[in-house]
Amino acid sequence: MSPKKIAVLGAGSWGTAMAVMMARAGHHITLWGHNPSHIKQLKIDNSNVEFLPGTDFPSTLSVTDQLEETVEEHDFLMLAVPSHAFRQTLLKCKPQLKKDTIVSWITKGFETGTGLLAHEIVIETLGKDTKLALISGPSFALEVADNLPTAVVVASTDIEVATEVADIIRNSNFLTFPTKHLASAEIGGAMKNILAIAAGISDGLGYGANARAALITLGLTEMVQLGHVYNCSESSFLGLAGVGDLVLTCTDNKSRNRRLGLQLGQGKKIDDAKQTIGQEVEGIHAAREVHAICEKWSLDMPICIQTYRILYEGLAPDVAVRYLLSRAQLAEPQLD
Ligand SMILES: NC(=O)C1=CN([C@@H]2O[C@H](COP(=O)(O)OP(=O)(O)OC[C@H]3O[C@@H](n4cnc5c(N)ncnc54)[C@H](O)[C@@H]3O)[C@@H](O)[C@H]2O)C=CC1
Ligand SMILES: O=C(CO)COP(=O)(O)O
Repeated sequence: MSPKKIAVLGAGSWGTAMAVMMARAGHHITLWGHNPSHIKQLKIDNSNVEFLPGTDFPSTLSVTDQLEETVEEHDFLMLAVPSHAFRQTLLKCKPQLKKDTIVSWITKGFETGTGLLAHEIVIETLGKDTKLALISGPSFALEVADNLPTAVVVASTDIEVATEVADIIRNSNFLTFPTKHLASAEIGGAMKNILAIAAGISDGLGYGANARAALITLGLTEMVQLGHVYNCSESSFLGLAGVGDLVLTCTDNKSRNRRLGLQLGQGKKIDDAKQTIGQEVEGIHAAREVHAICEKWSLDMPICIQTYRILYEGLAPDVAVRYLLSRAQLAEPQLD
């Protein structure tokens, strides 16, 4: 694949790791961040990014805090901002956006307050003819920055766009699989964050590997259940962006969502736990949105609901997890 000019919008750990990975592969990357002092620091330092220790910037990577000219100069955008900043970033890009610009994103979450999926926000703000794609799957920023093997899906309702994006960003350490199951990939990526908090809580309480495996299994059925609202097939959750990311974040302490849960299970207050992590914990927002969706559609998704109650209503973690594990009808997931 010949080198491309790609703009990564959002200079947190994930946007930075993806920018570094693609620049190493020979692409010309501009990394935009909204915080001028952070960008200034990156320009001076060129390495030792916060949360990605020891990551040097290749010469094909430049950083900027100028959004307008960045959007103007690129026909391939990759949004890496947290879900709460997704719509406002798109709106800021809109005036400079060219007709055929690829709008891709690596954000995982529902829109705060509306519960919309990211592709719904893209269509609402930029129109239904936008060339759009999501990149999602089990992919810790730290491991991508360390050049460790990673496999993700590139999802778009237009499989030609998914294939084009997958071909551009694929390299020997970053495997990409095009898929048309966009909504499933978005739901998987947002839901696993809530479920990782739940798994962390269980582990923080010392409930062990059996309980964790039960939560992961039952969590998958909740993903599938939510997917029914969006007409997603059950099998569309069995790939990298569904079960793959669910297993990763529920089992490894590089997950911030899991680490938040661990601390809650150990008795820490939520604000203290958030402060210790110091980065986005998308599952906190997603739990509120999924709770609202469950109320709207009368869905029975006990893990997500109990996690919401712990996060927002002060329910004691041990009461919640014991309740979950005691529910007779949860004894075996019914996926058919
Ligand atoms: N870190 C990871 O391993 C992965 C993260 N993700 C997703 O990527 C998204 C971003 O997460 P991280 O980079 O990890 O978070 P982070 O906490 O490392 O960084 C978030 C960044 O967003 C910036 N930001 C906050 N408000 C903003 C705004 N209004 N406009 C522009 N930028 C703003 C912050 O300054 C910060 O640099 C999340 O949706 C997350 O779920 C997805 C896969 C892997
Ligand atoms: O999405 C991720 C890995 O695929 C990162 O998970 P956390 O946000 O829980 O760290």
